[in-house]
Amino acid sequence: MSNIVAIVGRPNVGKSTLYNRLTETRKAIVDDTSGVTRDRHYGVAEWIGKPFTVVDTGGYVAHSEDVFEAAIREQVLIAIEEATVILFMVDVTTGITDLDDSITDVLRRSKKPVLVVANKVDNNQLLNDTHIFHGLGLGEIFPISSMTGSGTGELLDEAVSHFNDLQEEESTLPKFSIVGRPNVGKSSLINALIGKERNIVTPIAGTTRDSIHIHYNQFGHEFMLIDTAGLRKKTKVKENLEFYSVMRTIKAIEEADVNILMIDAVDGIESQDINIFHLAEKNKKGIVILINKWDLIEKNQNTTKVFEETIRERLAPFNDVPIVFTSVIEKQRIFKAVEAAQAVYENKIKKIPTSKLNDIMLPIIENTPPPALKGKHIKIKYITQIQASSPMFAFFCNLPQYIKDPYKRFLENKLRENFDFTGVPIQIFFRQK
Ligand SMILES: Nc1nc2c(ncn2[C@@H]2O[C@H](COP(=O)(O)OP(=O)(O)OP(=O)(O)O)[C@@H](O)[C@H]2O)c(=O)[nH]1
Ligand SMILES: Nc1nc2c(ncn2[C@@H]2O[C@H](COP(=O)(O)OP(=O)(O)OP(=O)(O)O)[C@@H](O)[C@H]2O)c(=O)[nH]1
Repeated sequence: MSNIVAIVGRPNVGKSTLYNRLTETRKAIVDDTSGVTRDRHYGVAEWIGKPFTVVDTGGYVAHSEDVFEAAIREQVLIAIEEATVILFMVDVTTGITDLDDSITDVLRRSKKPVLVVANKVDNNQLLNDTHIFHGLGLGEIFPISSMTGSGTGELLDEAVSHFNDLQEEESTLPKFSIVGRPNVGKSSLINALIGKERNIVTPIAGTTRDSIHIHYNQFGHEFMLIDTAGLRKKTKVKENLEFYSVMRTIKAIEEADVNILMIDAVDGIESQDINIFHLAEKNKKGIVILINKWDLIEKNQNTTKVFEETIRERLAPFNDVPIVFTSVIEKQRIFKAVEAAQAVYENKIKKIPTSKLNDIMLPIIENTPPPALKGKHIKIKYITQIQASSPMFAFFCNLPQYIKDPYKRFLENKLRENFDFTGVPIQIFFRQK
């Protein structure tokens, strides 16, 4: 079940600062090559063991006067529709502005929980000034300082209390979603798969999510296809299209077991594609990559290979994923894509028997043990796969804290070489024994 926390508010109140704090991407943003930063509007966060997605609505709106207020109001509407909890951020150093009033106007009609966050309360003296925001008429005020982090604990306690904790209805069928930038061919692929059988579309009632689950059962394949394409609303302001598509993407990723990520062959892989990929990876979802519109590419004998290598380079370190070159329009390799998704799903739920795991991995470890640290030898004694919705392994050893990332990557590679986890993120833990 996806829980989305959307931060809304006028420019410069500190939305991105809070976003960075919650997702801890501050460092990543600084380190990243330019171009990635711009698209970083959503990320995964966690509070008291509850994962959620944070969406920062800032920066989507072109700072041109005429579209400005309308665009922000529309963003808030989208957030109300799509998010689980809305954080309405205001700035204690400026008090209530006209734009704050205008946003409040929209929020007042929301049935979703709205938490008023008074930001930039960097000291106790400013705390008194937050009372003014009661004038918005939206209820309790949460004073925070995004910069220092003070107050964020109380805010998050309240936010997670509104989450949907209900378990999904148990369907044993694999769930696939199709994600990608606008115009890559997502709707076309869904139509190609289900064709005129649109009447098999069965919206599942009783859940808060609003995507449609299509039961696909043809040609020996049976799965649920999660369709968010139908959710597309006409946005009046074109700057909001990207924001809307981001919200859709997050839902599609979180609700599925395997994400089919479509990339436009003509444009090649872009930073936004990579962001979607990493979001799926962080959510521990299976991933299949389709390079669509392959019909538009002029090919020589090396084209596929070069294309594939470029993509794997950009995705590294996690690039053990299937890549399928499709043309939805010419119905090329669509079923290969479905088969790839099915295979990734099998890998995701695969359980390696403990004896087999140890028979194969222990000799490898014996041959290449973790490097000794401070003269201490590290001994890995045995390995088990932990019961979880995606592959997770515990390596029991004498000094877990001494094992460094390069060795962890080495183990991950060996697991991948020996057991085939193509398309699925693997988690490795070291435990004391
Ligand atoms: N004093 C103080 N300044 C803050 C705090 N949080 C953010 N700021 C500053 O406020 C300014 C705006 O912060 P951003 O996070 O970029 O604001 P935003 O709402 O995302 O702005 P847009 O991207 O334009 O929508 C920056 O100069 C921040 O350093 C805070 O808690 N205290
Ligand atoms: N040449 C070519 N065109 C394609 C292919 N797949 C889709 N298209 C075209 O690309 C355009 C966009 O396709 P859609 O299926 O609407 O894309 P989408 O990803 O659902 O777009 P959004 O709903 O805006 O996110 C349409 O004009 C399709 O006909 C393909 O394999 N080859």
